[in-house]
Amino acid sequence: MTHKKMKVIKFGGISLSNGIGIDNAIAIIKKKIKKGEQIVVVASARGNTTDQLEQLLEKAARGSAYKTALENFKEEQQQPTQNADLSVEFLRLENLLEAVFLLKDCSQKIKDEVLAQGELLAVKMLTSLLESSGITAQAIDARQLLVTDENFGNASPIEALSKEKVLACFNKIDKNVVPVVTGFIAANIKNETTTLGRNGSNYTASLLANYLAAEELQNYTHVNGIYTANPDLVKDAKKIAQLSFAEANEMANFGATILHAKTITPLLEKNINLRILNSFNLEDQGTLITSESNQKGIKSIAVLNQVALINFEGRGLLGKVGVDARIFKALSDQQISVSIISQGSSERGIGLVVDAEKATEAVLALEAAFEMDFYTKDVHRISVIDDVAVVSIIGQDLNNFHHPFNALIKNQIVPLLFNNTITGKNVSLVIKKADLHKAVNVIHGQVFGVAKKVNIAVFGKGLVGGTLINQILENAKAVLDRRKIELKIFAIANSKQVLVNQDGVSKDWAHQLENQETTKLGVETIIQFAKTHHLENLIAVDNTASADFVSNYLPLVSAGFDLVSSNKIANTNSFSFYKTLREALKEHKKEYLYETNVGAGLPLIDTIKLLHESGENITRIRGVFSGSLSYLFNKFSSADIPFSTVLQEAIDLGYTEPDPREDLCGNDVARKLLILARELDLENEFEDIHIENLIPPAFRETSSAKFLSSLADLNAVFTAKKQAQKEDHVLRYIGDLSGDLFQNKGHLDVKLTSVPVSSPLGSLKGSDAIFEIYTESYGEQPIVIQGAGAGAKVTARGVFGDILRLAKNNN
Ligand SMILES: NC(=O)C1=CN([C@@H]2O[C@H](COP(=O)(O)OP(=O)(O)OC[C@H]3O[C@@H](n4cnc5c(N)ncnc54)[C@H](OP(=O)(O)O)[C@@H]3O)[C@@H](O)[C@H]2O)C=CC1
Ligand SMILES: N[C@@H](CC=O)C(=O)O
Repeated sequence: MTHKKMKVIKFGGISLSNGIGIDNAIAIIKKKIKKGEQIVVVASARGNTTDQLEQLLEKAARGSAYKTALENFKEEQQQPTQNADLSVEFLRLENLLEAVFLLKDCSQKIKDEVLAQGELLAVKMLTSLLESSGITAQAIDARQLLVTDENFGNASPIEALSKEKVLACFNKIDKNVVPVVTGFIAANIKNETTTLGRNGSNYTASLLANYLAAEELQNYTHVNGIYTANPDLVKDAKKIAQLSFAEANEMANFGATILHAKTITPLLEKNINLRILNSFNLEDQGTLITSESNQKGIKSIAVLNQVALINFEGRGLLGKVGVDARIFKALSDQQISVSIISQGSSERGIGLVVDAEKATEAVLALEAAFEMDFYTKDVHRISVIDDVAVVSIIGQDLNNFHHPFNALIKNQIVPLLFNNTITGKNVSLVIKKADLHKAVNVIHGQVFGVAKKVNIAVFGKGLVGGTLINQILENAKAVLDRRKIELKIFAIANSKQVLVNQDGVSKDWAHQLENQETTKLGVETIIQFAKTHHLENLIAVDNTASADFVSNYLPLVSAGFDLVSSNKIANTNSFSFYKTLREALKEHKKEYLYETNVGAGLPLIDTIKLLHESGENITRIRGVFSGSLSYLFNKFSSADIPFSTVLQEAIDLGYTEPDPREDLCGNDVARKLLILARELDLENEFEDIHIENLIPPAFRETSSAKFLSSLADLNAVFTAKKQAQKEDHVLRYIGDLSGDLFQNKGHLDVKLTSVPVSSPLGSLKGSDAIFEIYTESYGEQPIVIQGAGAGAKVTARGVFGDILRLAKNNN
């Protein structure tokens, strides 16, 4: 057989399993032969044969009945054809298991012999099927080819001997014969069966490709190739079309099992391309690994999750020579490998990542090695932090590391330790295992610039909330396309029900919510749901008018939610609550936006904030703050129309508060005034505000329903007020914030006034609000912000704006 332009084709276990797996494998080989390709096939044990053999062995070693399981195993192996003669392997298995059963003991040497039968059975079956389909094939037992040391279970090949045997064998094979070689297994010099450890079949294929100077190694698996992250963890993970050997090597080190470092090295040596392909998806081009990479930047996020972090602490370690050497000596004596080490500059603490199953052993070894140092108190503790995982960002340099790092912190994931390689462009983070799923998604969203998921919980689905939900659903695609932000409403709650969906609610949300069970535990349910489903970039939106709901803000913030509210209560509660909320936001690195609290969709709060923070001295803010009361008095003043008729219109147009008495009594304007005052760092309380209540005393104590049914009774009072004005004057309900704003309290007034119709306030129309902002620099000429001051649509747009601002901030 000549080796020029020869390809090694390796099939993984799942690609050889009964049914479509083995059928496709045969079809792939047939196609290659038809095209005139020269190939060598390497086969793993089929399906989950290796696991089944391990279980049989365990049963036998325990002295449990295993024979029925063995018969089932044989029956399965004999599929899909009886033509394959598997009797030698079956007999060998029977004898081996019987011996183990009698001895109740099983050495690694026996285990290698038992497991080897899996690969031997696979090549016999494959060869028989190829022969039946007209292809001349030869089963080759790799124990005749690969010579290893005696390290049973994880043997290393003796390169020169193995190469010699491989070449001798293949030189004798006719070029029209397809060699089908067992993966994973080899033999030592005494001809005893050994195995090549984890990824052994891939290693066999790489070694053969190297020895035979193959053109390419095609590794057929059940996945389309190497992904930017494990698709089981990250739905958006993308297949990587091409990788360099160097990058593949980094991935191999960080847990990409298909790319184990030992399988890369033989290919790297001879510059042999490696293609990872999916035998179940023949259209896919897979991932090609060559000496060159066609893309720059981050390639993948890899995870190691069977690990533990050892925390080695000692006050007396500073400047002590040889501590690390002693640590590594103690661990290597126990065959314990350290995958990550990080040492503080003060040398008081060293973090080491080791295999989870070796953690206790590692601590015992270190305690023994540092026994004297415990007495001298140079070392005071060696502990294990279990339940950790390592996330490695392969291709990440420190230049841009702040993006994923900040995103993690924003999502309340604080790495326990991090570590980078100087030349390899990798950063590894040790995190709590509970955070793993979320962390990988957060990092993936950041570093691959794929859509960043923002998970929104909407509380309150009335006029504003309902409009907002529909606006988000209608615009989500545009936001995704333009901003690469995927907005998902994962929860909607009103006062009685909760609707949750981790993939985001659909347009049918209202109907679905109605059909939910009534629950009293809305917020806790939603916090728990977000946790259980590892949802990242969380935003809670309060579109209620509820004072009670505000008590949920602190738990939401500490559970990692940013906040947005159209509800004004949180900002107008006691000043101490106001401060506590801000402290909690700061502590948890969360934000709270509430642009719609004053002036609905108008950009008022942002403007005031900017002016104030830039040092501009704001001396007064005055205006018509209420959209509903603007509408009411604009229309009532200019037309001969009963007060009650206009009020009902304002209610019907959605301008008023859920309870319109909140507008009429002045509370709503007072709240807005207080919110602005607090933006200026004033510490006023609600009680400090002078409010002119427009509800006549007789109507103040009645129920909302009774009030609404007797609006006409208000007409006389307001007609009298209208008639008592000077000529060309109109009624306006205004808010006025003044006083020495450098003191910590301002003067806040809310009152009904009569202003000339030609004045800026007098010429207001519709539901417009107007805010005059007086500052030292602008003097007598105020900055004026005017526009729709109420209405579900404009308010929902404003809330949507806050959500987008948060979503972008998190970038
Ligand atoms: N209309 C406007 O122009 C503007 C309004 N706003 C503010 O918008 C907010 C919403 O107003 P609007 O939409 O008109 O009010 P609605 O009365 O129409 O809706 C309120 C919603 O909140 C729900 N709710 C009440 N309590 C709770 C609770 N404890 N937990 C969960 N949900 C609750 C209600 O549920 P249920 O139906 O079960 O009671 C309802 O779905 C108010 O705070 C208002 O001040 C701000 C700026 C402008
Ligand atoms: N009822 C309020 C709505 C906005 O906050 C108003 O009329 O301004």
